[in-house]
Amino acid sequence: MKLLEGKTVLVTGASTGIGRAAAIGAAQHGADVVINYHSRDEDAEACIAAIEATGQRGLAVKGDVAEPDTAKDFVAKAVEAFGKVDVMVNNAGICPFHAFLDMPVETFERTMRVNMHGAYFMVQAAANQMVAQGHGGAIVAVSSISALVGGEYQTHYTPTKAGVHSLMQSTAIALGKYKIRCNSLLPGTILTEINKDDLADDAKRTYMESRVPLGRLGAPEDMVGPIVFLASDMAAYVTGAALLVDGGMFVNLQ
Ligand SMILES: NC(=O)C1=CN([C@@H]2O[C@H](COP(=O)(O)OP(=O)(O)OC[C@H]3O[C@@H](n4cnc5c(N)ncnc54)[C@H](O)[C@@H]3O)[C@@H](O)[C@H]2O)C=CC1
Ligand SMILES: C[C@H](O)[C@@H]1OC(=O)[C@H](O)[C@@H]1O
Repeated sequence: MKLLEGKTVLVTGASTGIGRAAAIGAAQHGADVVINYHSRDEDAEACIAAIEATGQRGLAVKGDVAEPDTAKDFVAKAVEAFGKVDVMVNNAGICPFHAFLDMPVETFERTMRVNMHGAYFMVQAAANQMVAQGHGGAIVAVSSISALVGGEYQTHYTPTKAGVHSLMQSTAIALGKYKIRCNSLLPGTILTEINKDDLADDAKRTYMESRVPLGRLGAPEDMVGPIVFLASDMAAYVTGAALLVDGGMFVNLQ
């Protein structure tokens, strides 16, 4: 069953990882897909090729989500190409692992700007377009298990992920009257570029795997079903919610 037939889906940070999988998954579910990407033209082109291989239309728009104008440009180009915006998946993010006591100001500020400010501007731009269209919409923000728990080398990152979920809770209220639903996805540890260096340490990777009752770390494709569900009419009465997709890591105290 195709859950996003006829919809236009926008995904940020979609040239790699979870965003890429979500973009291709949305196309497999019948959506035309517009992706935002930061710098790697070849990866973006490959993602568009994969989208088009499903028979759907795809468009890549380059831009740094930390810049407020990027969001307006992304939404405008999507409307110009495909006429409307039905779903925004706010996914772009960074997590440069660093100790707390000597956290460089630039690392802190960049992480805030990309993850938190970027989400705010993207959600706002998509919502304004959805309100103007007048037929509702769905916003899915990729937050994290890190919205619920801390990380020694993630003191700049975990607040952004809690913030993104909080943004979904407040926008669910602000946008409910326009039939726009806002929900968060909370992935556990998923094998992507964001943690490639961190998990190159065998001991760390083995420890992280041992925390997961389902016995393995996640793959980007594990996020597709939950994102498509939240974006689709199957979730018509779901808003302000958080969907934790972590193989059981969070509940594994002992
Ligand atoms: N991999 C994991 O274990 C988890 C990841 N997440 C979140 O998932 C999201 C996607 O990350 P992954 O797929 O894991 O890693 P990734 O590194 O493959 O994807 C992040 C994407 O965001 C893009 N990006 C970074 N800065 C950008 C900017 N300024 N403007 C536009 N795009 C930008 C990158 O180019 C990349 O394509 C992030 O928000 C991350 O915080 C959440 C929980 C766990
Ligand atoms: C980058 C981390 O490995 C990853 O991202 C998160 O949000 C979680 O903390 C994961 O472990």
